[in-house]
Amino acid sequence: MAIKLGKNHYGKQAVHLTRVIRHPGHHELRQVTVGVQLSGDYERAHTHGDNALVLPTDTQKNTVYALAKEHFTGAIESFALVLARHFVSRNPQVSQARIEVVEHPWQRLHFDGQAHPHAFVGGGSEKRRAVVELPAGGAPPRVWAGLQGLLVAKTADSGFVGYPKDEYTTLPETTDRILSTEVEAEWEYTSAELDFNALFDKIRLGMLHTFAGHPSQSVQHTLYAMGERVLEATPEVKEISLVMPNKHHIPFNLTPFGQENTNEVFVATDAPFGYITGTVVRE
Ligand SMILES: O=c1[nH]c(=O)c2[nH]c(=O)[nH]c2[nH]1
Repeated sequence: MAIKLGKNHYGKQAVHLTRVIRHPGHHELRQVTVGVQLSGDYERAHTHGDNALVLPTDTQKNTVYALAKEHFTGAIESFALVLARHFVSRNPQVSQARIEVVEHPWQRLHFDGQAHPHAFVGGGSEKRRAVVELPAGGAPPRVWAGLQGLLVAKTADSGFVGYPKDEYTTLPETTDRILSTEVEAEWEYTSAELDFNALFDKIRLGMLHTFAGHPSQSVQHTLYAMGERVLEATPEVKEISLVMPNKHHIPFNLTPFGQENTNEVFVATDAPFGYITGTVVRE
């Protein structure tokens, strides 16, 4: 029986990096978690224990910190591109580098309308994410961007009716419910030469705008509208994938207490939850 090595990659995960950017009158505080994954000529490393081509993951980790001093001063996508180009150009055995950067935001503190020059508050659940895949041999990099942990809710313009009913159906139809989800989104850009910060802000705001304004017939309906809006407004985006768990808010029965619940008192349940995902693409 012939046996050989299948798909494989290796690298350093969870490289936690904090960078202070010192401007004359104020500082910026950036915190990211970086992952490096290399694929390439690693057959002999696995089959013979020959490490001649195995750039240590410890060196990969050090490289992230060393290149941060000069190159982590702007968008996380740009830093990921620098790291990917470094590993591919210096290591002929690497056929592809994949770099993932997740940013943990710090918000500048404000007092009496004044921005504090060097004090920050932690940014909550929302994180921004960038992924770069760079093949060796001169092909262009692929760049994905996204966000996770974006918690949103709306208290009107959401319903769920017209679904199939069978002997196990208990869910009442509603034309007025709370719609809440924690958005995870990832989109691919058409190029690596873009204003990533401006595009991220525009895409994020467009998704939020659509979430707020959309007359939602379901989470699926709103997910598609959000993706459609991004593709319509942003030619730089190839396609977008969204994950939108349904964070259920179930009206609480107040009739035993002689009260009518006019859609004002709910039980927020965290499990089980509806799990709605979809990719919106260009035809
Ligand atoms: O927006 C919704 N989509 C569903 O598929 C679904 N299923 C369900 O029970 N409630 C909902 N809500």
